[in-house]
Amino acid sequence: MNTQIEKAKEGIITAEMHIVAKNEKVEVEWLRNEIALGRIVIPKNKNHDFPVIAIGNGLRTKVNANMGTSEKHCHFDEELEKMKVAIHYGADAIMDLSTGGDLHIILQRIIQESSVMVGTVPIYGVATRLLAEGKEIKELDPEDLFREIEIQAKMGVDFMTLHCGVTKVSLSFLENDSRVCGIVSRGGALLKRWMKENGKENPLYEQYDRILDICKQYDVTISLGDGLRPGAGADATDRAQVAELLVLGELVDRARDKGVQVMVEGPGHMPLDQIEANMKLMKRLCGEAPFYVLGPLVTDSAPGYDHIVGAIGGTVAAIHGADFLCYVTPAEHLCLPDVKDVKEGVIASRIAAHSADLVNNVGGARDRDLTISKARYDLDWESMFQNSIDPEMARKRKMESESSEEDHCTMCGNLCAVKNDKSM
Ligand SMILES: C[C@H]1O[C@@H](n2cnc3c(N)ncnc32)[C@H](O)[C@@H]1O
Ligand SMILES: Cc1ncc(COP(=O)(O)O)c(N)n1
Ligand code: MET
Ligand code: SF4
Ligand SMILES: [Zn+2]
Repeated sequence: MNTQIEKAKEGIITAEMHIVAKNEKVEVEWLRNEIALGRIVIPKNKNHDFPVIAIGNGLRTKVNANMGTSEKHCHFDEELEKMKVAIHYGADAIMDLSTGGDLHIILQRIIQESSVMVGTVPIYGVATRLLAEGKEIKELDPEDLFREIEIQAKMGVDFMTLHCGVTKVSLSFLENDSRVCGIVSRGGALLKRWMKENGKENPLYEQYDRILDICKQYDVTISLGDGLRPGAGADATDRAQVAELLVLGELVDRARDKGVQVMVEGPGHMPLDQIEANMKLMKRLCGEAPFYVLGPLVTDSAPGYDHIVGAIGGTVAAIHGADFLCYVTPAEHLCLPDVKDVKEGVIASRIAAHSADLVNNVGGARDRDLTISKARYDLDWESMFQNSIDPEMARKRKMESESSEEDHCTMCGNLCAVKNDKSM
């Protein structure tokens, strides 16, 4: 037995389960049962050592930060710096989405240096090498894809996005239900092109059992990718998105039956009033699997501020069932994020996650808010700083003001409401 879900099903409580139960303040036997049922995952490759974090039902909402080189901007040190900054500001996971330079070298360094779980999208590496050799997507050999999955599993990748739900059937729904923005998923668009040009089914779907065998060996958590997610508010909850979700639901069952941990990825661009229904539909169709959302982005009209757009959507999503928020940075839709964008993206997502945790009453969120609320009324600035989501920012703003040494702040000066209220 290799995987957390296999052990959980056998009634075994692993060291990792003990750590998670302690950190999340939940009962370990309850946690084991949730893992056995697949409602919670502990993404941790057998070849990667780091302090484990779990994702799913009844736990604190987790945050992922994407990074990685691109063809047009490729500096390893900068990506490693982004990784450190993301973790420093509280990311629970990072994804290396590199598509420039020697991908295995950068991934190896990221795995070595990351103190949080590491995710990848293996098809990116295969496609990057193909294009570098001057070949067409049509020429992608499915065997290279399975080889890449195996290499990355051996290297210690903890979770992998695999777009297994882009099938002939799910794609067919795009034909009569046209979209404003087509396919915006990189993996989804690659697979659609390969399938159309070769007239073949998606190998990640057709040979899903091979993926399961590899993931089981190393306890890699599968993150079933949303290759047909809507890329415009107007495309949200269309037939293709829902058709893909139906496929993903079946693949969740097959992973669990084989003892492989699995989560499901979701949208995407989506008006605020559709988010609740989408979360409930996903949870129902996918056997309550942990749900990993990108955003959702509640308007298409704010490039430059998409971290705010994503945090609004992410809060509502997490209130209604999303377990894992993939950050969106101010660079989204414009350019590769820089180090500052990474910080802003992580902070925005953590605010969203914490706001939802307050509603859901998980992860000690309410205690934290109560502590900072009391500190605010006590004009206890040090405690306010320390309990902030971004303590450095809170301290800097107060300390750089004219009232740095005073109990009130420059907003009201001696008209400080708290001081006047208390001195009565
Ligand atoms: C699916 C999500 O992944 C993000 N994304 C894709 N590649 C990278 C990268 N190299 N660095 C950071 N984010 C990336 C996109 O911004 C999209 O939102
Ligand atoms: C939540 C989430 N969804 C999707 C992807 C993959 O990106 P893509 O589908 O564009 O290849 C991702 N990295 N994270
Ligand atoms: C067309 S831009 C690619 C990423 C996009 N923001 C998305 O939701 O999928
Ligand atoms: S516009 Fe930019 S972010 Fe959007 S799919 Fe194209 S390259 Fe990626
Ligand atoms: Zn987008």
